[in-house]
Amino acid sequence: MAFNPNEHQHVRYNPLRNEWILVSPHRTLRPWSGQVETAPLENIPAYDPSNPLCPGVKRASGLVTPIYESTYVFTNDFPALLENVPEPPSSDDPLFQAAPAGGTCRVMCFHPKSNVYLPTMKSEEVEAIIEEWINQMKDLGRKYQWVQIFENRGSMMGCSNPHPHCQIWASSFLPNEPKIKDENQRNYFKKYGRRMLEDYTKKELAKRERIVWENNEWVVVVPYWAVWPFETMVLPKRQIQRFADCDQSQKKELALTLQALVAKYDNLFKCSFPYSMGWHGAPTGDGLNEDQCHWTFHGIYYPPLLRSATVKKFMVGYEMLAQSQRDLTAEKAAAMLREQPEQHYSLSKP
Ligand SMILES: O=C1CCN([C@@H]2O[C@H](COP(=O)(O)O)[C@@H](O)[C@H]2O)C(=O)N1
Repeated sequence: MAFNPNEHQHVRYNPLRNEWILVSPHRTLRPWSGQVETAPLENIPAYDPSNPLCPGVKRASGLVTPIYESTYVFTNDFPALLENVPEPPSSDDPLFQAAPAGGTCRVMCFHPKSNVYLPTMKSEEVEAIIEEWINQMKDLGRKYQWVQIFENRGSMMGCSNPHPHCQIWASSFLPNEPKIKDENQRNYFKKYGRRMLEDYTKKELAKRERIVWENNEWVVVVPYWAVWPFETMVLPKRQIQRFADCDQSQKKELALTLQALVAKYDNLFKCSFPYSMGWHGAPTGDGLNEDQCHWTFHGIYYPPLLRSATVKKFMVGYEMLAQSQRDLTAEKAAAMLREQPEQHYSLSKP
């Protein structure tokens, strides 16, 4: 019997992280008798006088959030990283190593209203988010080696506040994920003299098996090595190393790309699709003065939902003790998202 990637188990290699994932397509026929979570109710008011992310509301620090019209950024009152703190002593015991962790944490509100999503905003409003993301990367990137923009969307992702926002954590150290991606992109460049993600984007555009959305400047794929069922990557068609390298056309088209992607996500199961998303580009701080030609800026979406608004994938058992595993293939997930309309279901006429 000939191998069929849509039917037969196999492992796939992720060159960005230098790891493998087990794909078991035959399992999608498995009967489900497991957990079913209730779909989150979506009746968020435009304004909540008790929500500190809303204009005019007092925050835990005692500061009052201004009546902002577009985006608004403030230092997190409960930060995981603080500036100017004592440093741990160095240790020569290879088994007990600690190192300084300098940094700062910010919260960025996307919009003054609490009841809007990216796909229901005006595209100019999403462009304003992109502009502010770039401002934050430039501002924090002067001092810090890594600036991680991340959005946790939905209570399923531990988001404690329904107001559209993201967080930005800047650190004096290069965290594990970017360090792994830096090393693997560098090795690929040394070996082939080309950028890994530039080659990958060109090949995905040629193969056309995992494309979710594309426009002149960007392409969204479910990566060949995707772990989460509907995981996607946002890739530039024109090479850039960092967010700040985006030109006007790339910024404008990125806004439209994010609106289409989140609309497709939400249309899939008619819910506010939970996810954690973020951006990875060449390191900053001292990294601004180093050769980063192996890097390609890209976005990542990690959504937990499996087959409905209430069934999430758990990375447990075999996935914690052995390696990641998925049933739904990346190709099938891409097709399901590609087939979704790019207009958000809440905007379509009843
Ligand atoms: O008054 C406040 C409320 C919430 N916050 C911060 O806003 C963030 C809310 O975002 P999350 O729901 O993604 O955690 C959270 O990190 C919380 O610490 C403040 O800094 N001040």
